[in-house]
Amino acid sequence: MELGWLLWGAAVLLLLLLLHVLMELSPAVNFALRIGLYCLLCVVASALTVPACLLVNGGRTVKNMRIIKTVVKTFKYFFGLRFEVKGLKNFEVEGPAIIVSNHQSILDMMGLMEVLPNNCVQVGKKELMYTGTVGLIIYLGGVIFINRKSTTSAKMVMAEVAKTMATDNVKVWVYPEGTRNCTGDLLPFKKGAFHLAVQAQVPVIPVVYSSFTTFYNPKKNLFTSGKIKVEVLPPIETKGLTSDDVSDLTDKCFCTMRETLFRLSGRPSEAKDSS
Ligand SMILES: CCCCC/C=C\C/C=C\CCCCCCCC(=O)SCCNC(=O)CCNC(=O)[C@H](O)C(C)(C)COP(=O)(O)OP(=O)(O)OC[C@H]1O[C@@H](n2cnc3c(N)ncnc32)[C@H](O)[C@@H]1OP(=O)(O)O
Ligand SMILES: CCCCCCCC/C=C\CCCCCCCC(=O)OC[C@@H](O)COP(=O)(O)O
Repeated sequence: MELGWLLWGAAVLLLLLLLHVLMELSPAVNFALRIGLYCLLCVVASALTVPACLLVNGGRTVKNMRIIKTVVKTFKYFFGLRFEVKGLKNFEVEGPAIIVSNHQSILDMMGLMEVLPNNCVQVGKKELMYTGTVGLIIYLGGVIFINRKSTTSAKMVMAEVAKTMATDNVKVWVYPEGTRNCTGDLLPFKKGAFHLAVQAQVPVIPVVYSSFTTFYNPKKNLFTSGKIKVEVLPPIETKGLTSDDVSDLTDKCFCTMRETLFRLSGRPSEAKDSS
């Protein structure tokens, strides 16, 4: 019996050693294992968090985000990631707001939960609902699902949100690039978040995460430890603005966020390029 345990112990050690050697030798293996670990963590943590959310809050509610946030905030330690956050006070606006941020990777969920204010739901693509336990936890957290393939339906959902934001007193977090983009720059912004802000007459609060490219790049199989700088910028008021002002509001927000992204990522000179 004791010999059996010893053999099991030796086998596990050997496997870990082998994985370590493979990770050192092959960046592709290292990348796949670290991303695999992230997905596994999301799936397992979601499965464990679903019953907690149901027991504490009974069903789909933004209150579950507090539980989800507590769990996801531990993930960074597995990957040696550090967050340096500035400007959290800018979230302290009276009532609802639209929060917009850059979206680089599925790893963004760690950065999101690092700063997420209370009573804040995200807008996400509806396909996320079908990711098993992760989809279930996202649903329970109150995420607003949109169909990106139908502009009409996405606009209808957003218009409904504009109506209920004030009564429910929630903040809404939107990724205005509309998709992940890990190039160290921003994609042109879609206007949905800004229409929403103007329709609800609530401020837009930009949040910028420094570029991941120094420690994370799927094309180069790069995924090491690293530091992410996060800055919550001052709210941009929308009181009195109409749908005619949405383009200007979008541009203003885009320019401010791009400048901040380059500054945080140590590329200040590129902020002047507006290509
Ligand atoms: C415990 C363990 C847990 C483990 C898991 C960890 C954490 C998870 C927990 C919770 C976190 C969940 C986080 C989910 C994140 C999800 C991220 C995403 O899914 S990003 C992708 C989805 N989001 C978006 O797409 C938002 C941005 N997009 C938009 O805003 C778009 O504008 C749009 C509303 C979707 C419509 O897009 P579409 O491409 O169809 O059209 P256009 O943008 O080109 O617009 C066309 C036209 O319409 C005008 N317009 C747009 N919106 C409106 C509106 N609301 N009202 C009126 N008019 C609108 C727009 O201006 C264009 O007209 P014009 O060209 O004349 O200006
Ligand atoms: C029964 C079905 C089982 C499916 C299993 C799927 C397992 C998925 C496991 C882990 C994934 C963790 C994902 C965390 C949530 C990430 C949210 C996110 O970042 O979505 C991307 C979306 O913003 C934009 O998508 P695109 O860049 O347009 O694409």
